[in-house]
Amino acid sequence: MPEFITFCRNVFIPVTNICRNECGYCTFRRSPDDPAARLMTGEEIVPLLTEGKEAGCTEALFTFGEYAEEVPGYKDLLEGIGYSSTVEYVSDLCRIAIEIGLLPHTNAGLLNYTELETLKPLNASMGLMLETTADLDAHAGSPGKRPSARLKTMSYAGELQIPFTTGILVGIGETLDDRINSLQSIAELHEKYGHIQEVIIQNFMPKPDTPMADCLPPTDEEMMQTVLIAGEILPQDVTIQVAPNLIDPYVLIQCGAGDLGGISPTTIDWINPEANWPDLERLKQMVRGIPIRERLPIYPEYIRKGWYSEQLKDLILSVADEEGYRKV
Ligand SMILES: O=c1nc2n(C[C@H](O)[C@H](O)[C@H](O)CO)c3cc(O)ccc3cc-2c(=O)[nH]1
Ligand SMILES: C[C@H]1O[C@@H](n2cnc3c(N)ncnc32)[C@H](O)[C@@H]1O
Ligand code: MET
Ligand code: SF4
Repeated sequence: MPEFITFCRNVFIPVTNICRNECGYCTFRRSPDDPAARLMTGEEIVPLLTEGKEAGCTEALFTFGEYAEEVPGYKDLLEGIGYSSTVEYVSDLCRIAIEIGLLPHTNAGLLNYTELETLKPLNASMGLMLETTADLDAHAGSPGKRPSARLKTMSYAGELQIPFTTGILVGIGETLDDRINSLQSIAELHEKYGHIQEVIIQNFMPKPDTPMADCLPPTDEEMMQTVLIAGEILPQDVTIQVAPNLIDPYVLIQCGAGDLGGISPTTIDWINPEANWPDLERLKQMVRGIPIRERLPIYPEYIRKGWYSEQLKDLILSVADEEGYRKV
């Protein structure tokens, strides 16, 4: 059993659900002709950030469909709010979040070296799920889920020394060997660059009205096995994260998971909107007495290594305690 388990209090901002990919499991994405397709404006986002700050959050999680610029109609939406590129817009959102007192974590799908370089000084950490190194039907409509492309973005992030979150999605048609191979690829990247702070072992949740609606989610046994294998393959300094709104975390903690991810007191999980976050009381019950510690979106080790910019320094040092966790 770990000495304690961590989580990060966050505000989830689904900046745009317009996406060039069509993953078979996803309900976050909306097609451009769907009335629910949207790009959030600054006027909508600022009150959410402020409310989250007041509720004690430390992280602003900005999530996007991938390369929405390739989708007809998106550029007009962007120009309508005064921007010519998504990265330029996210940069401004990050600046606003920092001003309000939240540390940005951007997960925008694939990004190239220059885009990551632009976002690095404005983000405490960034993220991209590898999902899997297998070539699967679930990703047949998603050029952005080519494993080589995902690994490339992750290695650029390594070159740039960006504290990074990645992970695998379990149960989307991959085999046990594929899971092992995916975890080995992540381990290799970390051995080369030292930038992977955490790896999410995310269980696929079937969603109605998606091509994979009738596919079975992974069993608890498969999830336990995957977490155990992750613990063997990943270097010791990489934390394993599981999502307590998607699966009972207790047995997975016994198998080596050490983090419960972002949990929001004020916003829903826009990727799994049917799955409510447990509040702190419920979380305590779920982990049956294991002490819970709040972390920032940048892990203590990366604060110690100084992997943050001048823009983020004061904020990080004001919310972190001497050990690098959330000051209580
Ligand atoms: O609420 C969620 N947060 C998700 N997060 C956020 C995450 O829980 C925290 O923001 C990180 O642990 C950083 O503190 C992700 C972050 C990534 O970089 C990549 C994938 C995810 C996936 C989810 C998710 O499905 N739901
Ligand atoms: C942000 C991350 O959310 C995950 N994601 C997307 N759709 C689902 C789903 N149905 N179930 C579980 N996780 C999902 C993917 O791994 C993506 O990269
Ligand atoms: N669209 C991005 C990806 O799949 C971000 C998370 S999913 C909403 O990588
Ligand atoms: S999971 Fe991400 S990349 Fe795939 S369709 Fe959904 S929003 Fe797009």
